Amino acid sequence: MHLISKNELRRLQIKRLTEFANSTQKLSEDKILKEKLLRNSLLASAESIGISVSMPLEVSTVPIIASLWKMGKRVYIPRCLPKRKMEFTLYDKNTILVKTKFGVLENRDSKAIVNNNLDLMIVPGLAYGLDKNSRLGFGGGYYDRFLEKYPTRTLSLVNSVQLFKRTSWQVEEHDIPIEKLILVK
Ligand SMILES: Nc1nc2c(c(=O)[nH]1)N(C=O)[C@@H](CNc1ccc(C(=O)N[C@@H](CCC(=O)O)C(=O)O)cc1)CN2
Ligand SMILES: Nc1ncnc2c1ncn2[C@@H]1O[C@H](COP(=O)(O)OP(=O)(O)OP(=O)(O)O)[C@@H](O)[C@H]1O
Repeated sequence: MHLISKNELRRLQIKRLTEFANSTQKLSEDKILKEKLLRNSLLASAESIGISVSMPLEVSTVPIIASLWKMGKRVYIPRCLPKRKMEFTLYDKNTILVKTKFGVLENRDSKAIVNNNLDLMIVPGLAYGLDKNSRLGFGGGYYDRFLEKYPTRTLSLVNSVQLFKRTSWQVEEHDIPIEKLILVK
């Protein structure tokens, strides 16, 4: 089977997802994915949850975070550290977010509460393969490095543009499969 390079697929997916970002279909899929997540048993049993603050081309997590707060969950968001490391900081109603040059919102406060031992991690990505629960990210390797050090339950929200029946890219040794993919279906 012909495998596409990760970088080639990243470029393609960023283009497809950027176009999809301006569609009403995305709004409807974001809503379905949120509702399915909120009914998921992995979420029900988690008190502390790691989740990224979405960029426009990603599944929208802003309304999800608002729901998690209402459910009384503790929400932690990633921030990038040197050497492609990342850590998770408490995100509550008083947290001030700052946009990084990569374009994501982070809590840069040195007094932020850090917790890397989370009950559940909701992992962002550009593409997911249903055959292996594989994931292609933006290419920083942040999540694979993090999850190697702090293994936990993992879940990803997968819209119709991110979904691949077969993993048509080269999976590497360090790529960690996602435990549960939530699909629009
Ligand atoms: N919403 C969201 N937040 C997230 C992620 C994500 O996928 N989505 N991440 C998932 O991993 C982490 C950030 N991922 C990154 C992935 C790549 C590069 C990167 O390529 N940086 C370039 C410079 C970019 C620039 O200057 O514009 C570099 O370091 O060379 C940066 C961050 C943490 N936060
Ligand atoms: N656990 C790890 N230890 C050391 N290097 C790693 C690890 N995971 C990934 N890398 C390196 O990081 C780079 C990017 O990895 P990869 O292409 O898997 O990123 P990604 O999963 O798409 O991105 P992200 O996890 O940030 O969303 C590669 O050079 C890879 O070798």
